Order: sequence, then structure tokens, then C-alpha cells
Amino acid sequence: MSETGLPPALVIERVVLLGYMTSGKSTVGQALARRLEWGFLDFDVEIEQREGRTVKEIIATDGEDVFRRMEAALTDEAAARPGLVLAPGGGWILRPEQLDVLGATTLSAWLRVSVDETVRRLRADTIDRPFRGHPDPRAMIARMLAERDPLYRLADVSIPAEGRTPEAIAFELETIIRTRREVLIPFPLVDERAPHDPNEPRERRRSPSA
Ligand SMILES: Nc1ncnc2c1ncn2[C@@H]1O[C@H](COP(=O)(O)OP(=O)(O)OP(=O)(O)O)[C@@H](O)[C@H]1O
Ligand SMILES: O=C(O)C1=C[C@@H](O)[C@@H](O)[C@H](O)C1
Ligand SMILES: [Mg+2]
Repeated sequence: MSETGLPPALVIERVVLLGYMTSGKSTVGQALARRLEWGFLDFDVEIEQREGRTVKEIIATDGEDVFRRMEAALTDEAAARPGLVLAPGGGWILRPEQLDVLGATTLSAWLRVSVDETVRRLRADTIDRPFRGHPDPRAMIARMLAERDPLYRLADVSIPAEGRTPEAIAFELETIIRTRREVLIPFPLVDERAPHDPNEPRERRRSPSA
């Protein structure tokens, strides 16, 4: 307890951006890190640098599970570093226990983008993503989102991430983080939140069907 008798403030030390491929995690994450003067860790980029091969090659050669284990190892490292914006790949949330590895001082933010906009971005983007060139991208996205949506909803905050610039989204996140660092008790600041009680322990939130 603090001197006021209130619980001590939960200082945000890290941000992890969640969202489907092309939701803007890397772009927004870079802008947010610059604004906060924090470090920035782009999981795909970091893994590719360490491995000396692309994510697509890693998955094609060693399988997706090996890549997911690389993501998990990087998550363990990140959990020991304060002042960090994390932009993992869109499938990082398939291991939702990684949110607990990062801990309560990590704000998780879901960048929400519609399927239509996702299809547009996937077509326009030049990065050679493993799922690029799929004959029916809409069906692929719908199938993956059916599995991932309940997991993205575990995020502390849900941020609309289309129809506005990455800089505007980064500014909204910066405001949330700076405000929360100054108050004694964390409280919801955005209207559009993932539909769960943010004060509920993550473990309970994690089983929407239970
Ligand atoms: N708010 C936005 N408005 C329009 N385009 C955007 C926005 N945010 C990102 N983009 C564009 O979408 C594409 C994908 O962005 P980015 O690489 O940041 O996504 P990502 O979430 O990191 O994807 P991945 O999960 O594959 O790593 C880029 O071409 C980027 O310029
Ligand atoms: O959504 C996904 O499963 C992925 C997204 C990319 O960023 C990469 O991390 C990888 O291609 C897997
Ligand atoms: Mg990215």
C-alpha cells in the first residue's frame, strides 16, 4: 500500500502490440518507441537478424513450431528489459501465456483492423510474408481470425487502427501510457476496449468459453 492507503501504482514498463498481420504493429511500434524514447523490439526483424534467414524460410525449413519457440525465447528476454515497445508477429498471441511472462507492468494493446483493410494492406505490402500470395486471402484471414480474435481480446486496450495514421495511433498509446504512469491506480482511458473486465486476473479472462 502507498502512503494514501491506496494500492501502489502499476507503472507501465513495456508495451506489447497485438494484432493480425499488417495491423501496423511494426509501424506504430516504431513511432511509439520514438515518442516515449524507449527501445523498440521488432520480433520478426530480430529473429531474422539472429538467424540470418527470413521468417518465411525459417517456417518453410524448420516448421512453425520452431519459429514460435524463437518468439517465446525473445519474449523471455524482453521480460527482463524495461522501457521497451514490443512488436511481435501476428501469431505471437497463439501462445497467450506469453502475456503473463511479460507481466502486469506490460500494457498489451490490440491494433484492430477490418478484414477488408487487411486484404488491401496485404496486397499493397512488399514484405514477403509466409502467407502472401494465398489464392483466397479473405478465407485465409477469416479462418486465422476465428482462432485469434478471442486471444487478441485479452489485450488491456483495444485501439482502432485503420482510417488514421500510425502517428495518431502512437499518440493515443503514448497518452495512455504517460497518463497511467502519473496516476495511482490504473483505470480505463479508451472508449473502445476489449470486452472484458481489465481488473480481472488474466488467467480468468483467458477462457472466454469457460
Ligand atoms: N494506420 C495505418 N494506415 C495505413 N497503412 C498502415 C497503417 N499502419 C500500417 N500500415 C501499413 O500496413 C503495412 C503493414 O504494416 P506493419 O508491417 O507495421 O504491420 P505488422 O502488424 O507489423 O505486420 P506483421 O504482423 O506481419 O509483422 C505497411 O505497409 C504499413 O505501411
Ligand atoms: O501472423 C502470423 O502468424 C505471422 C506474422 C508475421 O509477422 C510473422 O511473424 C510470421 O510470418 C507469422
Ligand atoms: Mg511486424
